[in-house]
Amino acid sequence: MEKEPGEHETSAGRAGTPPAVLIRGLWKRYGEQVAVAGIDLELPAGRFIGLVGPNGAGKTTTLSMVTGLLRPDSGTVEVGGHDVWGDPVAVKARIGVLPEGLRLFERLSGRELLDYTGRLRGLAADEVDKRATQLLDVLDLAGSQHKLVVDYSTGMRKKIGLAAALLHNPEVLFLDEPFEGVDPVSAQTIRGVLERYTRSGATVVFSSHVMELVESLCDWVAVLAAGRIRAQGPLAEVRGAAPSLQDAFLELVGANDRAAGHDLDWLGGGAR
Ligand SMILES: Nc1ncnc2c1ncn2[C@@H]1O[C@H](COP(=O)(O)OP(=O)(O)OP(=O)(O)O)[C@@H](O)[C@H]1O
Repeated sequence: MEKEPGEHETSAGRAGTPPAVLIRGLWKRYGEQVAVAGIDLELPAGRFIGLVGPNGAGKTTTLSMVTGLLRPDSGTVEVGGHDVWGDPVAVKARIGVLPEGLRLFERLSGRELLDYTGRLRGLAADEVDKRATQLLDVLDLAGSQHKLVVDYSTGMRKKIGLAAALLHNPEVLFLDEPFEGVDPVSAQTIRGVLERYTRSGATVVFSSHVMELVESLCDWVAVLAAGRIRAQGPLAEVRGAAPSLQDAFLELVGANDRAAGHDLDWLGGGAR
């Protein structure tokens, strides 16, 4: 499903289409630790966007600031032209979020959770009912819809979280490691839902360190390392001449030497 950029397209997106997300000069420190060091990003609308980076690169911190869950030290974020901190209600109406370490209302059933989320989003009861039934069905949760969320498996929690994030049909969906703990069958289902969603013009932004997944799903990527953007643009542009995104990524984050494991000469080889 890779979409190559058309001839009237810039690296930021289709000419004339405002970006889905515009980030300028974003910084976040935790005490001495700089987590995000002045990020500028322009995420095009209607794309499947991967935010990739090694452990501790600042992906979760960035997504938390972009979705209004964490206040930046400085910088601005706009979603669909609305400032995340200046106009939070407008932004939150337009986005869906599946955060890392998702907290859910454990004592509700899956169906009740969707009913509650839909009403919070201001949808009419019959519309919530219709959409919840369809989402539960597509995500293969219909048989577990009356089970309490506390009794859901990791993958089922991801799927009900995704259903809750999609219920109000947001313009932009932010997903932090959406495939972690999800079995291959469920992953395929989630992919199908997300591909259909982006085909309708909506934008998906997801973080991951699984390069094969990003390469097969995304048509646009941003590479983050040590709190800075190392590359951003259409997948083919970021991959460049490298044989795979994995190779380009290792080159960009300077991890090739560490990957060789030179310092572990005691490991293996018999001597204990
Ligand atoms: N609440 C916090 N307090 C202190 N330091 C933090 C906090 N949250 C994140 N950090 C630090 O900020 C940096 C970026 O962390 P972040 O969780 O954003 O990275 P990440 O790219 O999402 O990593 P991973 O892929 O391992 O989840 C790391 O050095 C981390 O230790």
